[in-house]
Amino acid sequence: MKDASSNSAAKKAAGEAAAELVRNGMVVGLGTGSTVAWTIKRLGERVREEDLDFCGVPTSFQAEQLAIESNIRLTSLNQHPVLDLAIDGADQVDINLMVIKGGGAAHTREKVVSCSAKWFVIVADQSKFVERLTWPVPVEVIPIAFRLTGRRLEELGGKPVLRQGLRKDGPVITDNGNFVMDVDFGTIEDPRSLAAKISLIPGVVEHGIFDNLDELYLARAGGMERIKRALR
Ligand SMILES: O=C(CO)[C@H](O)[C@H](O)COP(=O)(O)O
Repeated sequence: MKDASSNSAAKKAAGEAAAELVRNGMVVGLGTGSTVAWTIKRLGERVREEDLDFCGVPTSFQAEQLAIESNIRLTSLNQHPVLDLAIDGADQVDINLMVIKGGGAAHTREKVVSCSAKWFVIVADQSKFVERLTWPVPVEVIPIAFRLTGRRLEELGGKPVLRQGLRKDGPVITDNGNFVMDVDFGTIEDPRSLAAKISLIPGVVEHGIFDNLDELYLARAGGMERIKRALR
């Protein structure tokens, strides 16, 4: 579920800009995907060049491996239940800063990590910023529930598709050992209400609608725009 048209220079610009938010002593959630990978690599450079001293909490196997390669010290939510900051990518962000994540099937951990942070930043290129959300909502489900969960998602007006592996027969298996359904709801008029309804379906582990974004680093053609949520 990746958007192949996304501009890679813009992803790099947004990802690297957000790396400047990290200060000595912070504990920082490290997101998953190709945009935030630039943040993690830039943080690795800052560790080498400036002796930046911080700890990361990875949101996936991918983020963990990249952080290890970048010589970033890692910790866990058990050791540090409250993070100073979390930085991640997104599949779509709307003008009210509602977000769809999970293109990399990591949204369950990404949600737990971002909700543990005092400040949650998303890095994205302009193609992700939309008036209203239309991206199919990734829903992680436990394997035995996928038929039931699929029916219930249809009752909510969605068209669920079980995400298939690449170079693997059968479904994608998440880092938590579950399946992911991508559910097309067309244009989502009320993301909060839809999120609440999906959460009630038996077998759903987590869905990819996020309402906890604090600040968007958006790489536009004219430069970086930082959009902050009004105080909650
Ligand atoms: O939610 C995610 C992974 O679950 C990613 O952050 C999202 O898919 C964006 O990825 P990319 O930066 O590669 O476009």
